[in-house]
Amino acid sequence: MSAGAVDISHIFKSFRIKERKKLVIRPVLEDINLSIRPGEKIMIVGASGCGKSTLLRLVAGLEQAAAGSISIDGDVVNGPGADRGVVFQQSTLFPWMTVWDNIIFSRRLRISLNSRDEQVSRAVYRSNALVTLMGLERSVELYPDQLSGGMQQRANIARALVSSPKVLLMDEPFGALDAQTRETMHKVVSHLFNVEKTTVMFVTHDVEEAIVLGDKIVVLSANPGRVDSVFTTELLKRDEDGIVIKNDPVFFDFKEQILSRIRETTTLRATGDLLQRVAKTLV
Ligand SMILES: Nc1ncnc2c1ncn2[C@@H]1O[C@H](COP(=O)(O)OP(=O)(O)OP(=O)(O)O)[C@@H](O)[C@H]1O
Repeated sequence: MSAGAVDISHIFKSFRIKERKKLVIRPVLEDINLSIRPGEKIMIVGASGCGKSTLLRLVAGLEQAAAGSISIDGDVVNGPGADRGVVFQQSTLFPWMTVWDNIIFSRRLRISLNSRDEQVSRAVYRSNALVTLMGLERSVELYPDQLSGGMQQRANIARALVSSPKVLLMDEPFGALDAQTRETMHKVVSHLFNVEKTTVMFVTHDVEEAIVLGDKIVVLSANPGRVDSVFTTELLKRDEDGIVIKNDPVFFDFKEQILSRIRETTTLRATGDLLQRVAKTLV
């Protein structure tokens, strides 16, 4: 598969929840519009609870929108599909399978009904390439519980990419890792992104991570989530491997601009909530 243009058009999403014993509808996303070019790496940041994961789950086809549409290369998303690979914060590797079997599993599943030698050898070739890219050569015979958190996530990424999806969706994939492992993962994944031309949508709380890995950073405001602002990383200084140089005044300034948007959208929400509550107690 190639291409991977994602078109998110006028998406609204709400959840039905219980509040003071009554069912109420809580709007979570409101009129989200994003156009993502093939191969673009889009990072979604914003206050906790603003709807980042919900947006990703809508693109994954794991949630249904109340209104609006999402399409990949013109095909409307109606549910999960092989054109999208997903990596979550928690590993989803099968514990009873080795790293190798986990990686090749979904690809083998799709060719098992019609397994010509050529297809099998292509699947093995692709799996081997991803094992090398993710630095897992010495771990293929291990089981998930024998891996560190970072290795597990590398195996999850390899598994998500083995069928060459058009779009890779990543929801806080390094959120549970320590700072040092995260840093290593950023290098591994930057290299991967340079080699694989997959379109990426990546949710994170970590603004530095967003800047290092993304072409664009989308800040969602909260309550309900809307696109507040979009930043592009193209003018930042990079080293010879194309990795953003963090120790640079332009980087600090850029990071501060994004943080200030997040702070402002969070403060607006907190202030709005507080004023509403005060108003209610006064009447
Ligand atoms: N299945 C659900 N049922 C009811 N409410 C939900 C459901 N899933 C999410 N929500 C609510 O939708 C809002 C957005 O949740 P979501 O997980 O998308 O936010 P987020 O920005 O990813 O949060 P965080 O940064 O804390 O992970 C939250 O208020 C959450 O409680």
